[in-house]
Amino acid sequence: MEHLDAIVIGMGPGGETVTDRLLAAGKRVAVVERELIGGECGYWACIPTKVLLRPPEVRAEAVGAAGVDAPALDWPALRAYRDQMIRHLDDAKQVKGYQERGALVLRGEARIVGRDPWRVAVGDTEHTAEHVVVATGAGALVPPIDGLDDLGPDVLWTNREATTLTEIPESAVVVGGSAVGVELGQFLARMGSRVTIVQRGPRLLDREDPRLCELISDQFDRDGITVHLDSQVTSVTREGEGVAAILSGGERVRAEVLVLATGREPRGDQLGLAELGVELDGKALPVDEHCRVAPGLWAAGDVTARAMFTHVAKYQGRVISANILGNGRAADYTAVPRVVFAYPEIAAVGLTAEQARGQGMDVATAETDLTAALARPWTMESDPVGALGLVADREHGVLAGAWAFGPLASEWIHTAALAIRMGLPIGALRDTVPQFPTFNEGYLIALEALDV
Ligand SMILES: Cc1cc2nc3c(=O)[nH]c(=O)nc-3n(C[C@H](O)[C@H](O)[C@H](O)COP(=O)(O)OP(=O)(O)OC[C@H]3O[C@@H](n4cnc5c(N)ncnc54)[C@H](O)[C@@H]3O)c2cc1C
Ligand SMILES: NC(=O)c1ccc[n+]([C@@H]2O[C@H](COP(=O)([O-])OP(=O)(O)OC[C@H]3O[C@@H](n4cnc5c(N)ncnc54)[C@H](O)[C@@H]3O)[C@@H](O)[C@H]2O)c1
Repeated sequence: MEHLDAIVIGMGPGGETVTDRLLAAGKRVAVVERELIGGECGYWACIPTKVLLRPPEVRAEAVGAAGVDAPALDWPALRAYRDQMIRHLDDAKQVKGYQERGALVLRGEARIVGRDPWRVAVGDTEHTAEHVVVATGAGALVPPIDGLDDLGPDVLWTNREATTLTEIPESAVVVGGSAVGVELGQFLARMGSRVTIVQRGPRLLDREDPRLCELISDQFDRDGITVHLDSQVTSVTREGEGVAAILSGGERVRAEVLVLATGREPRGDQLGLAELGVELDGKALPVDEHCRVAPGLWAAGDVTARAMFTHVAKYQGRVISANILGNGRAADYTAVPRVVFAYPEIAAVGLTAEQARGQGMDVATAETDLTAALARPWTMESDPVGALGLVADREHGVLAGAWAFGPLASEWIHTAALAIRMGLPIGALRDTVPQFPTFNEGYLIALEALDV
């Protein structure tokens, strides 16, 4: 048994960020990982999905640009690059890297078995530490659907099977129509699958501004994707090489695979913390503004259920390491970007108009059709789409939220993120000079249209 400065449990983006910073500050750190260093993000989530979505995006851009023939999609080449980018599900290099930097790397499932000081068990070994950081992420949420347990992983996919797929299925039913469902559904459709999305709520991307849902729904019509709204899969049965799904409206859909994109379940309940008197929020670990769960116990990333994004996990990791190193820091989530890497990209930050009104804000909104207002969409494509929406706080004369739909929206949403985070006055924003011709020019038009 060793007494360490810190033990980090779970080595996805949250855990890696804390570890990197504590090691750089000369701390003695143990890391525990039960699967692969890099976490869900590196092997089965962000990285493979963005790699897989890129060739269909390039193809769509080429089809849209005048004077280019549509390039062919080469699935075996894409699959090989995906495998390279997910390190062939091998983290030997990462393990060696952490060991060389002085970390004690423990393989296996961690449990927290004591407090004062915090004690962590992995297999037969136990170590104590001043600080324990929980960054164990979240797993795919499996909804209660009759017959699901009888399907095997050949026809029942979560993000894991979907991101490591070896052949493009002829058809797919995607259950859930938020980020995972939209990204995977569009990828499969653009690679040639016949895709049906079944979404429980009345809209795709149901946490975002309703306009974004309309815009992506129009795009999905053009992509030939069938969307069932206000619908659920009630039962499934294996049928030949595929699966037959019965929907709540009575429809029957047959497909080669059923893809679950119904949300994520934090893994805060899997460590034994409740037995030590730590209060959980369902399966999530509730954290204060410093990302602290209890004295000497910290949590970062999906396990906290605070905006499940890699950039949030990394941010919380930066906040925790600063606090452990004595540089008190609080987290602020007001301007966290939310991007769905569909084609075109869908981005949002801050509050939706409905959320702002719900907070009692005196709200002004503006929407700009970027294809009517700007040159940039037309220099990129001959039949472009693009829109930008702003939500403003009239009383304080600042932006409270923004949404964007168009090529590279993941990049230009950061203009709004910065303005919201810093509370930049709308008057000052109207006096900025965006480069011509860019999507950023859209902000000037939308800002001028705001009744503020
Ligand atoms: C399909 C998909 C696409 C996504 N795309 C994006 C994207 O483009 N951008 C974005 O920002 N976010 C994206 N996300 C979300 C992103 O993957 C997560 O927010 C991110 O991985 C969270 O990081 P984390 O460090 O909290 O946990 P994880 O990445 O889940 O890592 C947690 C680690 O903890 C380990 N672990 C768990 N329990 C234990 C235990 N008891 N002992 C030891 N180790 C343990 C796990 O094995 C895992 O390696 C996507 C998610 C999905 C499902
Ligand atoms: N680009 C990105 O940053 C990115 C990409 C993918 C995922 N993520 C993150 O990963 C997390 C998980 O994403 P997600 O899309 O799986 O989950 P989610 O919780 O964001 O959305 C799940 C969707 O499925 C629907 N749903 C739930 N149960 C259903 C059922 N039984 N039948 C039909 N529909 C059902 C819900 O109405 C909801 O719209 C999110 O926090 C997301 O932000 C981020």
